[in-house]
Amino acid sequence: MFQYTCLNPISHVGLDLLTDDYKKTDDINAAEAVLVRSASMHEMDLPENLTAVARAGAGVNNIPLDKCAEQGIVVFNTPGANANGVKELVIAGMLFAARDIRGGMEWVLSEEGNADIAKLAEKQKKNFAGTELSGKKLGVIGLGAIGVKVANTATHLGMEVLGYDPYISVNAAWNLSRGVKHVQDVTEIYKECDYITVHVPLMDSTKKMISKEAIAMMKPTAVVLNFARDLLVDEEAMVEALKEKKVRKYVSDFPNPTTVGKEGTIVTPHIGASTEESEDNCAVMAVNEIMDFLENGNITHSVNYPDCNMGICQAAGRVLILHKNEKGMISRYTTVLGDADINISDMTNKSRGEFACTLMDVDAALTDEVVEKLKAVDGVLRVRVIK
Ligand SMILES: NC(=O)c1ccc[n+]([C@@H]2O[C@H](COP(=O)([O-])OP(=O)(O)OC[C@H]3O[C@@H](n4cnc5c(N)ncnc54)[C@H](O)[C@@H]3O)[C@@H](O)[C@H]2O)c1
Ligand SMILES: O=C(O)[C@H](O)COP(=O)(O)O
Repeated sequence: MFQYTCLNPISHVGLDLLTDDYKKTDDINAAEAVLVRSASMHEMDLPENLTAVARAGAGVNNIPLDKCAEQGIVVFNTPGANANGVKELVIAGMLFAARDIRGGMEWVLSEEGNADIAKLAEKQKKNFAGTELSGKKLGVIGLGAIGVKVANTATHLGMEVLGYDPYISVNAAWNLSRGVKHVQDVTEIYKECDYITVHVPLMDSTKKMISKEAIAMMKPTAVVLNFARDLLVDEEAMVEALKEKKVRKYVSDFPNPTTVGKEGTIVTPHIGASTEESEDNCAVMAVNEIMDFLENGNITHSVNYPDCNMGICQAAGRVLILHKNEKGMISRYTTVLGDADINISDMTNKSRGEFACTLMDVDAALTDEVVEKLKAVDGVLRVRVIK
């Protein structure tokens, strides 16, 4: 029986996949797996039992990835599972910035009960007029799951699209419309674009990447859209630029005291992924990742360990070892098995930065004594007997 806990509500479409071998607990200390959306885990003590965290979503800045890796806890996310939901809201964000849709709707509501509203509307509508997206230049910074979808859709809206991503994956490049111009220098986007949308993960290297200097390069008519994370943008500089009419609008999905209610801002309450479809997709992917990890030791879509997969175990036993990526590691734990007269019939070893994992299928079940010896190997962070 595996115990899991949810730190946020997770769609039942995913949770329903869990078999009778899984039990939900509210006691995190009893849980082997955590399912989470945006709840912050940075201040949490990570219990000894915990082996896996699945983020039902893309951004993992709410999870202490290195601390988890050090404790042999594998963190997963669900790449692309909510990308369409975000893409659709980005398009809505551009439309709300292009015309005063909200102002128009508020005016209509303010005239509730007025019998002459239809006539009055014809006089008032000039106040809510705007521009069209077609023919405008859109710059997409970060061409991952969301950025590619936004860029491709914008080409269908008649926009001229520039894309920037120095680390673009082969898969993303394959999916990108040929109509998108790949720029090597992001300042081209800052200087030329009417709409600029950012879709990169929040990391130390991307914090405030839309800096005061970047904002200063933008056209006074520019609209900046941020459906990624608020800390990616120097929002103090942005609010100042909006006030001085140096940019036109800032559309953000992350409410905070710096931006809410400020001139030129349009802020939504972090609802980019809050669609039935995205929530279901994320939950299904996260649950499948957790089940494959707990039952087979396989790692897919990890963000702090390498992916490692040996399918379903057909041998007498399987063990997963999470360890430091240091020289001599493999010989250290294979010696333990050799000394115990246990043959390794299949093995996969992968590394990622400072951390590595090894899956081994063995010809005999491991005794408690052998497991203890594996755990005692210098550099080993976690030993999980799968079978
Ligand atoms: N508003 C929401 O509800 C919502 C929903 C999903 C994701 N997000 C946010 O959006 C981010 C992106 O999501 P995704 O699914 O597209 O992720 P992704 O990992 O598929 O794509 C991120 C892309 O950013 C690129 N990148 C990294 N550093 C860069 C840099 N310095 N300059 C340019 N490109 C860079 C990467 O190469 C990658 O292609 C997430 O990390 C998350 O913070 C928000
Ligand atoms: O990074 C993400 O996937 C989004 O920000 C969605 O977050 P949420 O799952 O809390 O809506």
